[in-house]
Parts: sequence; C-alpha cells; structure tokens
Amino acid sequence: MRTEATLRIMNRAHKEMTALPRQEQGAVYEFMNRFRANHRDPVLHVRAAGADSDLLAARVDGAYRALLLPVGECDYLLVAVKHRDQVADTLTRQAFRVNRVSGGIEVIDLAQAAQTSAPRSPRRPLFGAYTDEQLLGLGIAELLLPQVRTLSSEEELTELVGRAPQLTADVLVALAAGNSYAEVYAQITEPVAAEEPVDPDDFATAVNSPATQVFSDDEALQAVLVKDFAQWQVFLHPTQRKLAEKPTTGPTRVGGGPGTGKTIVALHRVAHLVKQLPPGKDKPILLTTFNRNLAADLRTRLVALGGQELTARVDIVNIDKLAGRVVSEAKVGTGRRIVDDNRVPDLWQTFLLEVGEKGWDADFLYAEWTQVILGQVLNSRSDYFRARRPNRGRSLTRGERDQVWQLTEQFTNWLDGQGMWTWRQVAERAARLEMDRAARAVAAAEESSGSLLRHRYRHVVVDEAQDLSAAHWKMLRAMVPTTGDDMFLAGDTHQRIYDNHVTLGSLGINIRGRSSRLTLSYRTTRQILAAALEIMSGEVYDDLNGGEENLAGYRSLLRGEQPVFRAAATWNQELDLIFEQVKGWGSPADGSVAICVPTRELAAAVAARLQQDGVPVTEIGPDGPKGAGGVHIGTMHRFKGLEYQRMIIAGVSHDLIPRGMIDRYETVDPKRYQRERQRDRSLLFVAATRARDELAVFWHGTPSPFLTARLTQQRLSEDPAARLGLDRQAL
Ligand SMILES: Nc1ncnc2c1ncn2[C@@H]1O[C@H](COP(=O)(O)OP(=O)(O)OP(=O)(O)O)[C@@H](O)[C@H]1O
Repeated sequence: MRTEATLRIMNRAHKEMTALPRQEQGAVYEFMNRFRANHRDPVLHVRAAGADSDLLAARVDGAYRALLLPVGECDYLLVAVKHRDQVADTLTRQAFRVNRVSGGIEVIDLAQAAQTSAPRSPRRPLFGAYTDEQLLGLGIAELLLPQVRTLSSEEELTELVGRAPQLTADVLVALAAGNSYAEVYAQITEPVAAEEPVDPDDFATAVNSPATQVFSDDEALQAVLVKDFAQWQVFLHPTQRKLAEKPTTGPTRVGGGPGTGKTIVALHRVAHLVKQLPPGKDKPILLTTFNRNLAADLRTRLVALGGQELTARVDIVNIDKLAGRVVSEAKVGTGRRIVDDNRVPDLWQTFLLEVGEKGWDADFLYAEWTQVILGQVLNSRSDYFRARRPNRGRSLTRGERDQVWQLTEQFTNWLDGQGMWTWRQVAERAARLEMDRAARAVAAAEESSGSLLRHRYRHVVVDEAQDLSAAHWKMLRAMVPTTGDDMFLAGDTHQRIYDNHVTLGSLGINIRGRSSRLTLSYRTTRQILAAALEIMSGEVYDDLNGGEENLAGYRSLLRGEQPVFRAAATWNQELDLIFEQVKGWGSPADGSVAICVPTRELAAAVAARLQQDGVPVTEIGPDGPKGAGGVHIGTMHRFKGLEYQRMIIAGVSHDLIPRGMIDRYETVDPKRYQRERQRDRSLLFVAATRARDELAVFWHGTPSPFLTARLTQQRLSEDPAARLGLDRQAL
C-alpha cells in the first residue's frame, strides 16, 4: 500500500501558519515532512474531522491540528492549521466548494451564509438589478448568493467582501462601483474562467486549476521544506498565475497599472520557463529591463523566489549592458568611451558650432538621429528616405532628409574622432550584429550545415517594456527564434519615463491577440490610486502596438488615509513642511519613508535639511538606495519599480513638473512638447504610485498644472468603488 503522499498548501493555510509562533511553525514543517513521507503514520492521528465534512484532521503537535482535504488518492490539500479548540468551530463555519465558473476550490464562510434568513435592512438591495443566474455566471460563490441578495449598504458589502472568496469579492466590488455586467465579465470573470466545463465534485481537477489559490504545490513545498520559507511570500492571483504559466504561441504582453503584479508575473514566468528546460548549465533565458537598479532588484527577487538553482539558468542584465556585451564580443567600438545619452544634445550643439552649421537646431537633429535613424536601425540613406517618422512633428522634404543624413554621418565621425559613442549607438550596433547572427543561424539550420551557431536565447522576458527603444527591440527579437514562448513582455505605457515610443508589430514582435492586462493593485490604497489617476486625467496612452491603452478597471481593495496636498510660499517653507511631515510619521529610520523631488539640487537640499535636524537619510542612486535604513531621498527617475510605506513628493511646482525648459517646444515642435509633457506627467504618476499607505504632495508657489484643482483643494471625491475599500488587514 502506498504510504507517500503529495501535499499542497492552500494560501489561507499558509497565512495561518506564518502567523503562528516560530516554534509552532517548526512543528508544522515537521508535520508536513512526515505526512508526505507516510500519510498513514499513526503518530499523525489522521481521522475524519467531523461527521458532515469531507475534511480530515491530523495532529501537528499537542496544541495544533492540520485540516486536510483529500483531492485524490494519496493527494491532499492542506486547508487550515488550527488550534485544537477551534477545529469544531472551523468545521461548522467553513465549507470548501469548487467554483462553477473558475473551476477553483474556494473557502466559503458558512457563518455568513447562515446570517441571511432575514433581510438586515429595509433598504434597496445593492444587487437587485441582477438575476441569480447572472451573478452566478460572474462567479459569485453559490453558497453566498442568499446573503449577497440581502446586501443593501456599503458596510454590509464591505463586511461580506472581507471574507468572501476572491472572485466573489472582486465581482461585487466592481459591480457596486458602477461597472456594467459586460465590463465586470470581461475584466474580472473572463480572465479566470475555466476553459473546460467545471465538474463541482471533481476536486482532483479543481486543485490543479489556476483559480485555486494554492500557495505552493507539492514540488515547491519540498523546496520550501528544505530551504527558506520566506521565498514563497507571494501567491499568485489566478489571473496572474494563468499568465505566468500558460504556454504561448508567440510574443505575449502583460500590461496593467502600477502595483498590479506585472513584475511578479514576469518573475514567475521565468521560474515556470526554467522548470521546462532540459537539464544543463547554460542560461537560455534572458530576463532584462531598462535600468541597472531594476535589473539588480529582479535578481534579488528571483533568488528569493527560487534560489540560486533558478537564477543559474537565467541571464539577468539591463538592456544597455546587454547591448554593450554584444558589441564588445564582436570587438566593435573597442576603446571608445560610451557617453551618457543626456549629454548628447550638448554634443550636437558643440558639433554644429564647430562645423559652422546654422540651418539646423541641435535638439531637432538629436531627436531625429536618436529616434528615427538609430531608433529604427536605419542602415542607409535610402532607408532613411523611406522611413516613417511617427511622433516627429514637422515633415521633411527629400532634400532636407539628405542634409540630415549627411549631418548625422559627420556627427558620428566627429564623435568617433573623439573616442566617444552613445548608448543609442551601442544599441543600434548591437541590434545589427544580432540580426546578422540570427540570419546566419537560420541559414545554417536550413542548410543543416552542422554549424553550432544558434540564437543567443530560447526565451526572453522583459520587465518595464514601455521604456525600451526600437533598436533594443530589434536586438531582442533577433536573440530568440520565432517560436512559442519566445518573448514575454511586462510593462505599462502610463509609466513610460524615457522617450521611447514603438510599435512592436513593425519590429517583428507581433503581440496581437496575446496581450492581457492586470487590474487589481496590490500596492496602493484606493485613496492614493484615485489621486494618481486624477494626475493622469485627459492624457492618451498607447499600447506599444499602435493602439490606445487605458486603465479601465484598475482598482484596489485596500483602504487608507486620504493623500495630503499642501502648498508652501517658498522652497524654504516647503522644506519645513517636509521636515514636519517626516516628524509626524515618527521619523522612522527603517527605510519605510521616501522623499521624491524633481531635481538633484532639490534632493540635496532636502537631504541637508533633514540631516541638520538629525534625521538619517539615504540617497537613491543609479543602482538603487545606497543603504536600507534612513529616509530615502531621490529624484523621480530613481523611483521606478520601488515601493514605500509612506512617500512625500515635493517640489511639485509650476516650471519644475513639467520642466519649464520644454515650453520652448510648444510652438516650434508641438508633438515633441506633448511627448515631453506626457513623460513628466508619467514621472509624477510613477512617484505617486510608489506609496503603499500614505502620500503627501507639496509644492511652493504655483502648483504643477498636473495637480488639478480637485487635488490642490483636496476635493477629490473618490469614485464609488473607492468608497468600498477594505482595510489592509482585511486582505
Ligand atoms: N498575488 C499577489 N499577492 C500579494 N501581493 C502581490 C501579489 N501580486 C503582487 N503583489 C505585490 O504587489 C506589489 C507590486 O507588485 P509588482 O512590483 O509585481 O507590480 P508591478 O505591476 O510590476 O508594479 P509597477 O508597474 O508599479 O512596477 C509588490 O509588493 C508585490 O509583492
């Protein structure tokens, strides 16, 4: 008779376990080990938990019991870890059911269901407009339906949502927020709906459904039992899990507002891809992003997720470094110094002065060179004559294009003569080298020449995809063969803070039909989210593929304080406000508070002021915070991908956000003006959405035009959904 068993942990059970004292946690691990080895071991006292329940109870130690749901022969789901005094109560309160829409196993709080005999208030029921069939069709748990019917106030809804299964909670909140049935179905239900018809009695199938919130499967559990438990802190929402694990037929994109778990999904995608690899020592998976500090952060998070074994198969590198590697491998540009891209407009200026060229503006040539010529990897003058110049404002005649082409050639020679080139040039060169390599690899394979030349990677996963340039995409496209699971991109164009606009389809990356969006924020409270969305009002964003993107359905179940918006007369007074706010938060030195400002000078001034008053500070540099403790201070670009419990955004004044220098484009190059303005708006949006619990926004003099009157006068009424928030603790 088989004694070994497989064991998975439901996320609720995991939460209960982590809340136990350390010693008891140890007892649970020991129990799990023992149970997996021999689930018939008499020491475990496995028995039916109650007369009316399918559950089994097993002994963890003198005080605690594990409740197990058999989901197959020798296959179990750990659904709860309870003190023995609470076992009977748990059995009367909780039922485990398979959701007919999602196919996932859900925990239903029967105590709630039992309270439904009489309507609790004579007011109009909240969901009276929908039939039972419609509500069930959206995925509401059947056992909770009678209670859903009686809900007539926000308080009642909040109470139910706090304990209902996730899909039920999501659907109810979205309907109550005024979304239509069709919208809720499309945004919430459909992404988690089972592909096959659901058999509600088939627990064996249900336990494998992505909708079952299983914290870890048996294999992962074994890893956990021998390694660090902390690495499994986040369990995926069914929508996230599906995206991370579903095989794809080609390039796939995951979008969604800040904090919706795009990075988490990208990391789990990598872990999933690693699992499918044949054994080996190579690194056939590339995980890349724009910034150096974010690449470092991805590495840390991936190690936390799966340890060194996982990262050993993954090349984690920021995109420019990757391009740099490709060119140095080919011995191109050896000895040349790479100059920072933000120095290049000045270099153009110097060059034009030196050659005495007065007919062209340095800024215009810089943008044309970087965005059109290098950006699209244009090889020749004739390619440039034919090139589309989207977003470039004024059109150019053939003669003008000829002049531009000649000037850029002269400029690159001039740079070369000084032993310099730019990151844009490196990216363009790397793209060309990789495209050549890919062509040779394909030809060799077709001729069965036995050549060992292959594409560099088997899978590419990109985070912060919105910031990559066309040349970067061309390089990446050439690095993987065109097959299923080739490219997985996570990003949000609302957070684009570098001036890179692309249409992926035109770069050989066809994401049409393979694009999804996450909508539930795990980071930010509803109050902060409402303010952040207000900052974005009126702006139109693209979907990386020529279409438009929006944040419809973007929501949070977390509730917190209203963000604070405060004016100061002068910068010095604003510094006082900053100090007072930090003090008001208890001047925590644990890295939970951050201050974000538009310029380096302002950052230095804030740091000096806080230090003068004895508050320890940590600068956020290009590689991330230079230490863990202190109050973190940095310019807006540095905050991408980070998150803090409390944030101050200071210097949100006219002429600082957006930068006053962009005004000069307003009449001469309106398209550029609009792009630069959008970029600065995105910077503010990114900064505001780094805050988890509290946000304070300050300015001196006239506020930034992105702060609407509703914000500056603190009249921001939350949308109906916002009023249905839950406390963080309730999650
Ligand atoms: N399923 C989940 N359960 C609990 N926490 C989650 C879940 N998914 C994401 N989170 C948490 O939400 C936060 C944001 O996640 P993540 O960084 O992946 O979001 P993102 O969409 O990449 O954000 P941004 O676009 O702002 O960089 C993190 O703290 C993450 O741990």
